[in-house]
Amino acid sequence: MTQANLQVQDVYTAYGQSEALHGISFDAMPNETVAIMGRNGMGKTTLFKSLMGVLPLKSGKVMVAGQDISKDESFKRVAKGIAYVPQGRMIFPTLTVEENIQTGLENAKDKVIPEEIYALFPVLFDMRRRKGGNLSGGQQQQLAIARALVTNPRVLLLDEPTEGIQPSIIKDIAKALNEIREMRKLTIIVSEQVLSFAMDVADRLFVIEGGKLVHETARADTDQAHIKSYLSV
Ligand SMILES: Nc1ncnc2c1ncn2[C@@H]1O[C@H](COP(=O)(O)OP(=O)(O)OP(=O)(O)O)[C@@H](O)[C@H]1O
Repeated sequence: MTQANLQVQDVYTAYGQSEALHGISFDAMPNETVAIMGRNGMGKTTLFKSLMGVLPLKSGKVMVAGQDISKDESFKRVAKGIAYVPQGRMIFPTLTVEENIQTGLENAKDKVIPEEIYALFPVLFDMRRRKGGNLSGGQQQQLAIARALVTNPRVLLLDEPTEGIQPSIIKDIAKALNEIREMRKLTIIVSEQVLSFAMDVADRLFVIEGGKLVHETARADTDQAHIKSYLSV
């Protein structure tokens, strides 16, 4: 049996006395995309920060390719194969596109950007000498994905990648994610509020509510109206 790329086991996370995640568990396989759907404040960002070590776990375990990373600092987790595209993209506005991507190559022997990255995102090649801050929202999202990908992750986390991005570009991002997953047999975990995007990329969809996973469905069996009922306020 193929080993899961990501195993999340009974994860609890708290902000001081206030517990935000109440026992999250799931596995994800190589070449699988999982979408975590949920309204604002339901715990998506907290979950990703917990997986990356930006927030400490109160209890539980996170494993990447069978290796426990729960106690590692963020940079060590990256070295062990997990990468993160944060909400709001967080690119460096005053660095060029090329320099932004190179920040993901910090630990690499040379700083040469693999051709594959520009093949996936041709617009980044055209814009490689421009400052990150001068790119559109969609281009910045592609840049943030490129920066994460050069660390050669097994598991790629994307926190609300469609936020503030126009529909035509959302389609491009979905296409790129599907290509990357297939090419590298990646595990992609994406948090989303846009159901059509999740249906374009995800093999399985989860719903998070109040810091717990409350629903799971395979794409083919998805009752879209049911998922939408969780997403509407
Ligand atoms: N720094 C913080 N201190 C205290 N509580 C926080 C902090 N950040 C988030 N929370 C709480 O944790 C819960 C989950 O928030 P989280 O940001 O993970 O939600 P989310 O689903 O990612 O929503 P959004 O899409 O708005 O980011 C919320 O109740 C929120 O108020």
